[in-house]
Amino acid sequence: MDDLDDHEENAQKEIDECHALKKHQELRIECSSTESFLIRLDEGTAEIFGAELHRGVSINVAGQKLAVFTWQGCKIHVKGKKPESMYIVSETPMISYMNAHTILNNKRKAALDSGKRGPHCIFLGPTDCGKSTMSRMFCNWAVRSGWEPMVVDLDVGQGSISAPGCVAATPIESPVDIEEGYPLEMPLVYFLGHATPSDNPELYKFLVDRLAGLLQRRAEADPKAAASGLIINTLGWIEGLGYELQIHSILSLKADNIFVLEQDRLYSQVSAEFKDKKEVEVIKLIKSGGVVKREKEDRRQSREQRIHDYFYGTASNPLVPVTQTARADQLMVYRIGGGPRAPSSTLPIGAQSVADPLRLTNLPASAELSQSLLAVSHAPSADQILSTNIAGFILVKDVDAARGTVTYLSPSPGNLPGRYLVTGSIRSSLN
Ligand SMILES: Nc1ncnc2c1ncn2[C@@H]1O[C@H](COP(=O)(O)OP(=O)(O)OP(=O)(O)O)[C@@H](O)[C@H]1O
Repeated sequence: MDDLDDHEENAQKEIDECHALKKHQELRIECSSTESFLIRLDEGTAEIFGAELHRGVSINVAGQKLAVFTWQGCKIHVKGKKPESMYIVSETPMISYMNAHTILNNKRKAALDSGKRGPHCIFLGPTDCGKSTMSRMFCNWAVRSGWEPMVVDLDVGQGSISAPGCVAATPIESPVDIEEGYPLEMPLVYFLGHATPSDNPELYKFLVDRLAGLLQRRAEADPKAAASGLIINTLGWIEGLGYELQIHSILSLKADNIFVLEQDRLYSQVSAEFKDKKEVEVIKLIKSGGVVKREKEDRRQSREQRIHDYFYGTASNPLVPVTQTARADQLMVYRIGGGPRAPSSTLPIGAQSVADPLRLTNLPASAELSQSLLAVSHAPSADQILSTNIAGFILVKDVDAARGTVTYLSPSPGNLPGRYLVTGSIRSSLN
């Protein structure tokens, strides 16, 4: 009973306090998805995952786990609901991370001088080892040094650039906003449709290859973008087929600076894989003690939050989606994969017909689509859906079979930016 009382008292508690951090110290704060609080830099300099805090400006942090790090020392003011946990540490791997960043910057400079492409960095490691955080931090540091790297997110489970279920890339020209995350103006997005590539690994590889091809063309047209290079965040699936997919991504995106976090075994496996390729460097990085482990339910919630933010925006930048109704027979909904690869009559006796992972099937709009996230393709014709990136998403709210209508949530009113819709297995209970 005492524990419960303590817990309830904590849950109510408001804080309004100042923390003095010495050089190279980090204030780690973990708050649950329902909590939010304000952080303000009062003195000195500080950054959150590579993005500088501006003195006297409060930022609103909601449902995040983060670290305020200082290279010189600072005073930080924290105000709001008492976070689940808040503590200061002196030992962090930040200096080793900064050293790695300095080496990358030298490579970028050499690339620009010689008209070649800069480093293609990829972060590998199991789930919850800090890959997304490192990608963001290295991206922010690169931008602060004057580069314009392309961030690539291959982690379909979370989706830090777009909604979950996508492989995506976006150019970064200014530090990533602490409250908002990556900018959504110019992302290049391909829709896998599933929160894990195990649901369609062939399609995942196909889409990574498409993305790689487009990024290559962008780099060929822009020497600064080419020299700035890529920063690639990956899946936390590193065993068996997951490992194969990671190697495929490395080769497809021509990653040549492979950072391995946490696992010696993975480091040695990847080092052996590339031992004959002189141009590829495999570098081991220490995992930060601040990285927070998330349970399956936390991941599901964070996926749901990403979908919520796509339609409704964030506290600091709210959006107003619209609910629209269309005739079901006007919506061209397609599913990728699942159809037969070849008729069994054409296969040798005893052989199984394997489902074609890249087959497109036109689906009638049925109740099955309720609460499904549908990608709106830019494809000009149905046969180009696979190879075309997407414009955005709608969320199906209701399919009325009797009336033949579909009601959906859309980010903006009016016609959809494309005729063809792609469905997968991503659903949301969003209203
Ligand atoms: N130094 C730190 N202090 C506090 N929190 C941190 C720190 N570093 C990372 N985190 C938090 O830990 C959580 C997990 O980190 P991150 O998302 O980078 O891991 P990941 O390896 O990308 O995970 P996944 O493979 O599941 O996507 C995030 O909520 C992140 O904000």
